[in-house]
Amino acid sequence: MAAQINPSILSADFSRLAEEARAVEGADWLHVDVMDNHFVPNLTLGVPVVEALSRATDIPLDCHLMIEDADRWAPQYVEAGAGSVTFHAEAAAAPVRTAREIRAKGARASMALKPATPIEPYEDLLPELDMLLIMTVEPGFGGQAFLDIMLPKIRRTRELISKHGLEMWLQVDGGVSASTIERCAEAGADVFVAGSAVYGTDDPAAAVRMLRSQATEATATAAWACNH
Ligand SMILES: O=C(CO)[C@@H](O)[C@H](O)COP(=O)(O)O
Ligand SMILES: [Fe+2]
Repeated sequence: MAAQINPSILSADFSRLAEEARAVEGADWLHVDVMDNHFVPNLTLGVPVVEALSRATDIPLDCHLMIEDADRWAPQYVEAGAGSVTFHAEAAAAPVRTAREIRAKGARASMALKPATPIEPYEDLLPELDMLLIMTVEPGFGGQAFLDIMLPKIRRTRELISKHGLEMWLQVDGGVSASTIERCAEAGADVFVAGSAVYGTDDPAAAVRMLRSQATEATATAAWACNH
């Protein structure tokens, strides 16, 4: 499968969200960063804006919840129209129940790990998830520098996915750009969130196509994909 590129609307112009969604026509998913000013020191948008965005675009919504009390809120984002809902492991008291609720309501269930959270304690939970998100910056803001030190965690996660024979996706988010995407793909990521590297250009749709071809090419020669 070709690498998937999910532009992050956080780097778009919030006064023109519908237009900004149309500017990335051809993207696999539209990444929507929900922040509550508690789990992260930033505040963005919530359920009503996700509902409005889902009416404004045919691109499926990939909601990344950076909010406390994720168990309570995650199912509401499925009802608001998200096709994939990611909650943070650090914010969920009952991640298995929450993942099952997301799936039962008809969306893909995904869990995110902050940079300092290891994957190993969650190995047995992987079959409950459709995607695992490894943060490659500290969550809270767009435009930060990619954390190279996350590459070993991406590799270890890909090994666990292969070991268990799972079909789940492995997403990276934070500082993904033309100069970092190949390293992520080689390490085992197959879904790439890009905010400033897409919306910070004159032609966001072209940036999506470029990133996708770079990542797809890097995946084709990656050891993890060859043995797949
Ligand atoms: O979740 C987050 C930040 O917390 C991300 O989705 C950023 O929005 C990505 O932006 P760039 O690092 O690609 O500019
Ligand atoms: Fe995000």
